[in-house]
Amino acid sequence: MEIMTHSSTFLLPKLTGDNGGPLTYVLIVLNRRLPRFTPLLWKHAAQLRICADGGANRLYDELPLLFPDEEAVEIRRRYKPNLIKGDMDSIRDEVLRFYKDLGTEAVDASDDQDTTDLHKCVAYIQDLPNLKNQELCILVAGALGGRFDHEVGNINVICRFPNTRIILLSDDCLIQLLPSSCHHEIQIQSAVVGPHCGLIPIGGASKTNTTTGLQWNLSDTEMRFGGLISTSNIVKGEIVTVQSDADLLWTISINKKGMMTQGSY
Ligand SMILES: Nc1ncnc2c1ncn2[C@@H]1O[C@H](COP(=O)(O)OP(=O)(O)OP(=O)(O)O)[C@@H](O)[C@H]1O
Ligand SMILES: Cc1ncc(C[n+]2csc(CCO)c2C)c(N)n1
Repeated sequence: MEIMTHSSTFLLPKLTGDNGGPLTYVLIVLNRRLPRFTPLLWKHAAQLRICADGGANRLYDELPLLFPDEEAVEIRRRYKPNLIKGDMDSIRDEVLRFYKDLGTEAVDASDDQDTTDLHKCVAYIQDLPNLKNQELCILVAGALGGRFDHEVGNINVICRFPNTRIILLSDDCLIQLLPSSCHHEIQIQSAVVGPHCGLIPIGGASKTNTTTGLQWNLSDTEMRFGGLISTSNIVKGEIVTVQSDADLLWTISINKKGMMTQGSY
């Protein structure tokens, strides 16, 4: 079976040695407190930065707070999203006007009340012809914490797009899907992630799971909700491998101290 490699080099100032091949990063900003490292994600996602509806309020309100020595309006001009998409019931009028005046495209998708704003943004990215031949990795800032229905909705989006690399991020941790169609090799950038981690069967029982590189490895072990799932596990090596017959969520803590020593964004 094909091996899919993963890394967290997008949390480092330079993207060297990324999965053995270049990824094109895209950033989606959600309506939840911005992680402190959002400017780093912004830099890596040079081709496309999107705000999901009220995510634009977060960019407008919170990004200037990360640069206390600079004028807020200068920061807002420097961090101009390419697109704002969603049902537009959370973005404030002044914020929409500000970014539209700077040239940001705004797409009102209020006719669809069955999919979340994050879903709408991911579907939009998938349909972009100029990104079709690139290996994409969608970084989602502000995806965790706060309202549990939103968190689960965000996790459901990564399950609905199993063939797209999507990484949900908060200040504290990241979550991504490990599809069962591949074996997985996860490179651990221990300066910025770990050691706490988890492997969670999301779509039903997974009969057989085998891992290496963890303190509590699985060896042809079953996992299911209501039975064994792997939480509070610890990364032990530079590489974690995972094989499973079912899609799993991989989560790992983000090391705040490590992020702060990574230099300027
Ligand atoms: N507390 C939260 N935790 C995690 N993600 C969130 C949270 N709040 C919003 N989001 C994400 O940001 C996106 C945009 O948020 P926004 O508040 O604009 O959505 P919304 O559709 O207006 O929400 P609702 O109408 O349910 O309050 C959502 O689709 C969701 O993915
Ligand atoms: C069964 C069911 N539950 C909830 C909603 C509501 N809903 C889900 S996504 C969305 C858009 C949010 O921007 C809204 C309003 C629905 N349509 N169907």
